[in-house]
Amino acid sequence: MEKTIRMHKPSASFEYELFDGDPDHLRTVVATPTQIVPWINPSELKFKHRIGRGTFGDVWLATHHQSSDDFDEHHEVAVKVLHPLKEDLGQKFVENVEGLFLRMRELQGVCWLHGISKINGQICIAMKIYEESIADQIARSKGGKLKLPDVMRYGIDLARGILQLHSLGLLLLNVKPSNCLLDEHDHLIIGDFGIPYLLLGIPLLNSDVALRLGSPSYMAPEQWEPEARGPLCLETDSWGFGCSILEMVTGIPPWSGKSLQEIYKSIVLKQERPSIPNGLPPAVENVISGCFEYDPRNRPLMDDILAAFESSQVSVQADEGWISPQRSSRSFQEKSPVVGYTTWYLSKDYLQVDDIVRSRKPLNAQKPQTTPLQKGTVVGTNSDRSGLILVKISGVHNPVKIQESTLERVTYGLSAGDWVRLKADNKCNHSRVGILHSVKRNGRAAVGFAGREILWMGDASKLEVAQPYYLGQFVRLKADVSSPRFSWPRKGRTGWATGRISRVLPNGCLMVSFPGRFVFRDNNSEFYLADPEQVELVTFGTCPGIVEKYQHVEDFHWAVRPLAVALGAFTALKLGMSVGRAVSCKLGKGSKSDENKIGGNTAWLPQPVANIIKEMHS
Ligand SMILES: Nc1ncnc2c1ncn2[C@@H]1O[C@H](COP(=O)(O)OP(=O)(O)OP(=O)(O)O)[C@@H](O)[C@H]1O
Repeated sequence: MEKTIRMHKPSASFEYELFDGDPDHLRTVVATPTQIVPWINPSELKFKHRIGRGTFGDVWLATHHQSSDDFDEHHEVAVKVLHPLKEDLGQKFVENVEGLFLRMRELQGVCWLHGISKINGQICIAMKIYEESIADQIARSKGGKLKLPDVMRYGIDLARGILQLHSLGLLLLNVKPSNCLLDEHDHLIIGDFGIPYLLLGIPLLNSDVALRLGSPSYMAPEQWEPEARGPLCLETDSWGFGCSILEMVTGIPPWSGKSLQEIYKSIVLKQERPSIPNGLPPAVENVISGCFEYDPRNRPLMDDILAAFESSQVSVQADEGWISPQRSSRSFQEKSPVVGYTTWYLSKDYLQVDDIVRSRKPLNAQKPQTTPLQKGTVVGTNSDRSGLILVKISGVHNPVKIQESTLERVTYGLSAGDWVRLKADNKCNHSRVGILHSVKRNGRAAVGFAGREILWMGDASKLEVAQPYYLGQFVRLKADVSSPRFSWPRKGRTGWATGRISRVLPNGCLMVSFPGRFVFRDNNSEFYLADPEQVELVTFGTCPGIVEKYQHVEDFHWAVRPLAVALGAFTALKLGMSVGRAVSCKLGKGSKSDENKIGGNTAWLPQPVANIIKEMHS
């Protein structure tokens, strides 16, 4: 490999390097300018042969030839030739890379970038060439897997490299062993700099869209359809990290032997996770397990991952594997005190004195677990590490001690997890209703919106609180929606069918099932997706008449209608009378909240129908 001595020449517009390296590759070695402009003249690149074929293009071995009156030099480089992009959009990609070029070169853990060029209309990215990748090392290792001390070392390098890319505002979105290159000191260097991220919004010509945002075996659920299931965020790379470590430890890529469709079904529809082998240090096992949480907010950040690997590294003895269970830290496996949140989620924000707080609601569920605190002010933080903080509540003389994780910070009236709506009426091609992912104390907010691949970032003053949606609620498309963002079944010829919310995705997109209908979809999924801006709640309270209320009962289970028919005219008559009585009674004395409860009181229904509804609730 090349040895490099750099000589700086202050007055020149570039630096000089002296190369003392492989004579086959560096035939004329004198002094070479370290290219400080990213653009490489196409005539300077001479292609030799293809090294590999990737999702976004092919990688070629090439020489980069530079000469002037003062120097003449050849470098061996790896050139990634991207699949063709639309002309104007390709230019956007080039400009993005050019803008980041010098900062990318400062990243120790990321492949050294020689420059960028365009040959026959295809973008060519010239990088330093490395001997081999982790994938190559796995392929030739004994037993097809790496030793645990090596996995720990590479894991630390990989986490550091990803953190460096994140610090430039880039997501890698393609963490996998073949993108983990090894330098001459056996350090892991990331062989990509977020190409999928820089390609976001740029359609590849003649390319399989399903493969656009990564490599299937290593892709997080939100990477498959980021506009529907996004947003792509820092924790998306945690999933790919977890997959890469599993492959290093077992020698087998996650979902091995499965087709593209089967992987999609496992990860996205069935919400399955890759299985984690035994023998990892507990803190590492714990953090890797967290990497496979379906909701990216529940996954660890790269800092958490790095900390777990660094703290466990010393206790992994060469060749022996994990040896010191006493040193393990299982603290993050403790159950979170609020339903739906992992401790990784809760550890992303810390309360400070003077923060306004309120009780944290369970994630995507309606019922608070305890009597909620509406508003308090933090007056003392968790200094004794008990997890308790002191909160001043108006009307209560002394501050009270409360478990920190059961509280959420309220900034400009908003808390992470709130449903929000964009106030401005400007046209945007994503939903205007979404879920707040974070709000900083300075008002900077991050929101996931359906129809948007990445987080929306902006000032909290542009947002207002929106109506929330919860699991179990019934919704249908608003009558005035003529072109739904996602396909939706109809009921009869004119109206939209009503379905039940089975899952709320991190961008506010609703996954809806139709228990009242037999619905078969092309992709075998029983779920439809809905843009929260395009739906309305359906409750007994919002159904205007008895017929509509009965129709809503049909939404609960497909058997309701045949049962009702089977019960015949007598039942229908009884049902009509009972509904009249029950409804008038309900409207007369029932509270609004009761009315809005799904199912409400089922006593007025014929017994078989009531049983079905009760079963649905249990
Ligand atoms: N700078 C480099 N030096 C040496 N080998 C490289 C370099 N960059 C990539 N490679 C190798 O070239 C092959 C193809 O790489 P490429 O990154 O295009 O494919 P991939 O990793 O399979 O897919 P993707 O396009 O999704 O990244 C891989 O085996 C990779 O290890």
